[in-house]
Amino acid sequence: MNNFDFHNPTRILFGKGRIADLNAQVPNDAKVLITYGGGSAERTGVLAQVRKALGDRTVVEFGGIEPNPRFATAIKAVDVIAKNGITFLLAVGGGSVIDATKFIAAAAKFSGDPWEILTSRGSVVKEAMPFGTVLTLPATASEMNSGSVITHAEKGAKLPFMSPHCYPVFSVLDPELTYTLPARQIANGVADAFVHIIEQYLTYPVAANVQDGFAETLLRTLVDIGPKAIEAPEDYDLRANLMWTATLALNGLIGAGVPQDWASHMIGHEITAFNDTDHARTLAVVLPALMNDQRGPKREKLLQYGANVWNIHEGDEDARIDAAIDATRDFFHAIGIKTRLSDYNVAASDIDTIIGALTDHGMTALGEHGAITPEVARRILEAAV
Ligand SMILES: NC(=O)c1ccc[n+]([C@@H]2O[C@H](COP(=O)([O-])OP(=O)(O)OC[C@H]3O[C@@H](n4cnc5c(N)ncnc54)[C@H](O)[C@@H]3O)[C@@H](O)[C@H]2O)c1
Repeated sequence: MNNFDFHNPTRILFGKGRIADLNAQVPNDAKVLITYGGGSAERTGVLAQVRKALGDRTVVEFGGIEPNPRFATAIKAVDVIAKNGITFLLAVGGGSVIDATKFIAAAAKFSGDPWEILTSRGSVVKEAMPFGTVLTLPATASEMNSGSVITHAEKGAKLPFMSPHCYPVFSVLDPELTYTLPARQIANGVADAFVHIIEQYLTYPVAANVQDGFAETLLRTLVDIGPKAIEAPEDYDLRANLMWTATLALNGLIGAGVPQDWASHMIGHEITAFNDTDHARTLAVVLPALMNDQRGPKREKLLQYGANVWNIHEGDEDARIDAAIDATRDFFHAIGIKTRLSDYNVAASDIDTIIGALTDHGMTALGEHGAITPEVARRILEAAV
């Protein structure tokens, strides 16, 4: 096992009716900026619950944060904070709203050009405003990690940053808030969480028995409950398991002390920047092709994954790896997610643009060995057309 530091300061308030507990978590004298997205939080009544729980605190609201949140929108919120003397941020929504809020929290305390927060991958962030979250979409684990991904539409860039100053102080996880999600978003959440786990698991063995076992349990849970959670939107236990699995998938625990990949994510971000394909769907395209391309370096873990997640024990090594990749594709299909670039209007002739952007963004040595060069990424995308 590799050396690691593990520290996760986010308090989780899990279960039915927990929005009411905001009152105890947000400082009494806080001037609160509620951040939210395109209106689902208003429509579903979540915002009304939040307003009620905040009582007579001063509250300002900032809506309109897009899926794949935009830099320009986040910058507008920074102005609202300055004009209103805001002291605490409360994100109400999915990963996009929470990611934007992390960026806003950092940018509000940053004296330089906020674009540097992204180009430095967060290293210039020395402080951030405190913020909590009310999660409405189980997928990203942004509610319990320090990462964020922001899109700059004019620059055609979707860039991640991380900072130890950007953990939420608390996150409310009420599975009932997910009942209103369209099937498409639940499927996206299942796929996103699945690939988060894979990025931290499917590399090479380092004798990290607990992390491997925990990751395999999370993967098997998603395989089991993913299709059911789409079929039965108001089954509390399914939604509770999905919500907690998605959080544990990327709150740092399974990634501590193990090598990590993240190439599928970085290549996938460029597909979203290219034509706004849902994040999770880009992952379902890239991952199976990457598994096949990287079957040499990932051999031992691919065999372990096949055996422990899919119960594949028959055949020679390559046949077992083929079966594990097929099972992965079939799983995405079972939750209604297609796995070819052509399913998302990306043609072979577009790959040049995507690889050009990947290179421009410095993503030239991806993967756990730094061996996924733009040429390898091109080969992976060509195999996924
Ligand atoms: N920070 C991280 O660690 C991390 C990890 C993975 C992905 N991401 C990023 O997160 C973003 C995706 O976030 P997401 O998958 O949570 O989706 P999202 O936040 O973009 O939301 C998707 C849609 O669902 C709607 N919605 C949300 N909750 C709802 C509810 N309860 N009922 C009805 N509609 C609802 C939203 O209005 C939106 O239209 C991407 O930009 C991705 O790159 C971040």
